[in-house]
Amino acid sequence: MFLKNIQIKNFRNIKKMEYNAESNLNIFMGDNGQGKTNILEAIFVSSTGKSFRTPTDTNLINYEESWYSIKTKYVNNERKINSFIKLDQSKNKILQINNKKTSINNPESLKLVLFIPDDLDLVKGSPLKRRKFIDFTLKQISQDYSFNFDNYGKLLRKRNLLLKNDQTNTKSFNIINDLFVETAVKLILSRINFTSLLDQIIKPLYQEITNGKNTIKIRYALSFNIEDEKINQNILEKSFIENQRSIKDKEIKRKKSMIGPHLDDIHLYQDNKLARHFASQGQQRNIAVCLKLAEVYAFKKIKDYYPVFLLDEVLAELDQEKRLLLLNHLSKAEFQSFLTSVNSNNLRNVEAKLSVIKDGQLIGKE
Ligand SMILES: Nc1ncnc2c1ncn2[C@@H]1O[C@H](COP(=O)(O)OP(=O)(O)OP(=O)(O)O)[C@@H](O)[C@H]1O
Repeated sequence: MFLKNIQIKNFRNIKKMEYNAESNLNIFMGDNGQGKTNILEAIFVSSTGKSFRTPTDTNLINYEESWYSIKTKYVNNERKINSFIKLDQSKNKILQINNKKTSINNPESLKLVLFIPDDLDLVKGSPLKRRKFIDFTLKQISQDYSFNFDNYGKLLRKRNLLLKNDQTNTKSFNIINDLFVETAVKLILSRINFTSLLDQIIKPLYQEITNGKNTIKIRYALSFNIEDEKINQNILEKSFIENQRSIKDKEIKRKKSMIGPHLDDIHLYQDNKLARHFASQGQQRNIAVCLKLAEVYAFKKIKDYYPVFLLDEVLAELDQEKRLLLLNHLSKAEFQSFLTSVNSNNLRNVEAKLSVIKDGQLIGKE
């Protein structure tokens, strides 16, 4: 997918902006607080209907106005698509794709991979961060996954409520638990497949970024024991149920579900050692960069088209060599990227469309 044009009105500190994008690397430069991230946020909102920075939609409306709107034009395999989103102060949100009312899960919506400074902690951060990382992409890739994911959340809440109310010997607990196991297994299988795809893709990327000095490995880590080496739906379901039985008393005592995809993790190994314990801070950040790039390539492998890659101020945390490697990779890539940066030192010789942002306005090339 390639974003061609975006028109932003009354969004954060951007009163009115139109940007025509290049199909490779687009860079927004400027001092702190000028509106660089706001542009990426507008692209994100146009695609997902929500922000990655605030749960409160009305925060996005410019302080002096009562509504915002974002129009985009993008292409997917020659197909021209347009989107429109508008929000007013009473939280009325209009979403349109190709001039027709739509919901956020539209398969034709602009697909994205987002990389923000917080993601640099993917390796050492909590398992929740790593689960969110793969869930975000899997939800965009598959409507089934998205449906199962939401369903699992509901079943987990219901199951926990029954555990809390000591109702594990009831018929409804059994019904909920059967559905819970079935949905859990579906999610786990999708995540295992995606993790093994990431594992294949990240290997050469990490070799490139470390000049072949270090190796990387990614494995899906289940929250329960599994005896068999080979994993398939039956084996997973059988092990899940056996494990549930063996921890039944514990679950009743603690009043919560203690195994399932909501507690799984993704383990990253550098040179066969768990990266979060053994890799340096810088190496952990390099792994995070490669993970995000791998996410873009894995998306393409599954869907046969690339998502748009948004990178918000991630260069600052990388060393000079890695910064240039990443910039060169992006400028030569087959996919489109949008990157923000305060510091323009590294950007001079990079093949990209460079724009300077000041007070929420594009003031053109530096
Ligand atoms: N609803 C709003 N209405 C008007 N201005 C807003 C609104 N929300 C945030 N801002 C302003 O937007 C600016 C922040 O923009 P943004 O986060 O895009 O900055 P940035 O250029 O990415 O900066 P940095 O380099 O510091 O990350 C701030 O000046 C903030 O006051």
